Amino acid sequence: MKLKFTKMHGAGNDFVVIDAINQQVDFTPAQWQALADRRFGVGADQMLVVEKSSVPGCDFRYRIFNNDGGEVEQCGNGSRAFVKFVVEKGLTAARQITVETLAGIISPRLEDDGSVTVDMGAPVLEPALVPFDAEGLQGQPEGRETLWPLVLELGGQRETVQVSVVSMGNPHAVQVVADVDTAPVELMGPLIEHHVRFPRRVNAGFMQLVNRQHVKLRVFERGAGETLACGTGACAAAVAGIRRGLLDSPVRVDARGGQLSIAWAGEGQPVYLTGPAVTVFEGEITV
Ligand SMILES: N[C@H](CCC[C@H](N)C(=O)O)C(=O)O
Repeated sequence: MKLKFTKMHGAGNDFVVIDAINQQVDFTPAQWQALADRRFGVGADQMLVVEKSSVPGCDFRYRIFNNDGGEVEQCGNGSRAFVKFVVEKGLTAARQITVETLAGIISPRLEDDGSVTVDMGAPVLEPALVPFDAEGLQGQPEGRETLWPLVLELGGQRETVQVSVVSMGNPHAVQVVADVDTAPVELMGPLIEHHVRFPRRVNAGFMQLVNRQHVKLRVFERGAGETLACGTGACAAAVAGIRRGLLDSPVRVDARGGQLSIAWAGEGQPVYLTGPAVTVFEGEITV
């Protein structure tokens, strides 16, 4: 089967985007896995599949696959690429759309300057719903946040890191580090991703505070490894920092691949993610 795709990125987090409205995309699970194992043929962090939604009032549905083949609930950078894709492909005449995802409905808007703002919905902060197993753990309160101790086996040594746990529809564990450039992301990222206290694994964020409205962030993503940017990771990091009393909204988030902006008015309120969306090239893959 030949499939047309568009290669896109949001702040360096890169995607293969597939129009499954005008193309027949009915892979077997083995075919999906084979495609993901080849990093979708051209090298990408995730694959985004664009479909019609059956939810009343929803323009589209989009499915997100990490490059380990797993389908996940949400993708912040992907949602920005998504809206640019459907506008550029003439799949909609609107500039703001409602999109059904496994995590619920999101509403990205393509701005006149080409950036995209996405209402990512309200963060989920109850540990058990992230999901995070806090059973028997003594959390350390800080502001409105609780820091949870994670014991990691690093080269035969036991090291305990203090993380905030936040869901943006997908799970995140965020820690503050002194310097993102020297943080042990490659070593610690997989240990946190697969930590037993995260039953659905987790995206591991490493955040350096520059000032109360500016952070640097690296994310070792669940099912993808470290990416140049993680949109939901930027949302989770800003929410955790605001709840800890360390940050004030809006927060500038410098990822290795570009700059994102996060605005959040507090518990129960939606998180707004703003950032770039770039179309790189069109291609065709054979599955
Ligand atoms: N690896 C993430 C999915 C992609 C999220 C990231 N690319 C973003 O921009 O939010 C997860 O397994 O939850």
